[in-house]
Amino acid sequence: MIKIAPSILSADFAKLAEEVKEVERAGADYIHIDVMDGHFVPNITFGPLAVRALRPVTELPLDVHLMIENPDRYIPEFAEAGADIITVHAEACPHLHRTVQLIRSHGVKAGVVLNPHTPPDVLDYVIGELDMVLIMTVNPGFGGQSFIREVVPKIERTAAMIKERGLDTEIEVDGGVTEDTVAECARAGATVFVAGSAIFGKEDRPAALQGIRNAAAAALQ
Ligand SMILES: O=C(CO)[C@@H](O)[C@H](O)COP(=O)(O)O
Ligand SMILES: [Fe+2]
Repeated sequence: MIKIAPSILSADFAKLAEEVKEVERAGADYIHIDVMDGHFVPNITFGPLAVRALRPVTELPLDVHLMIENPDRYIPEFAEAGADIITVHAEACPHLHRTVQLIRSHGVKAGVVLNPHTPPDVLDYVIGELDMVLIMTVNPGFGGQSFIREVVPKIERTAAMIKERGLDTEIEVDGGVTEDTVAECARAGATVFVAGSAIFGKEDRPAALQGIRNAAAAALQ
């Protein structure tokens, strides 16, 4: 099953609620919220208050991508604010297993994010605890960057690891996902596709969303 997760990083922040509702009507599966702290990544975006404000706006799961140092410090607040999925960067978590347990202890789905240079081997002893692996196909921090094609084999390796162990962990891909790049990600085994500029940067968001979904579906036939 193909899921599309529009990233509100590329939405109009002055009318976020309307933007979220528009992509929900257009058939989005998750709302992807990029949390950046100005330390782990050079940009600053949303905090738990934004998640809390968006919670009543949509029935879709809120997929909260934490690009922050010391995520353990804030996970309880994001969980209480209404996050349904929280993903943390392996590179920001010296005690990754403990951080994953912390997310789960709040009844929230847990995911681990890998930067483009990070091998999937870091998942080896934690993957059984995960609902999602998020593979970055750009270096995190900004929307609208170009897809890093060299990362595609990592999607394949992660999909093989999940299959070998009989797990049903979702593989999400984030960064530079467009109608043109989604096919190779889908063929490699990803099922959840984050798209920011390729949806919110377009005049006709429903058509953009559907175009990405169709391209992913076509690649699997
Ligand atoms: O996490 C990030 C960026 O760090 C993403 O979720 C971006 O928001 C994706 O934007 P596009 O590359 O799709 O424009
Ligand atoms: Fe993201």
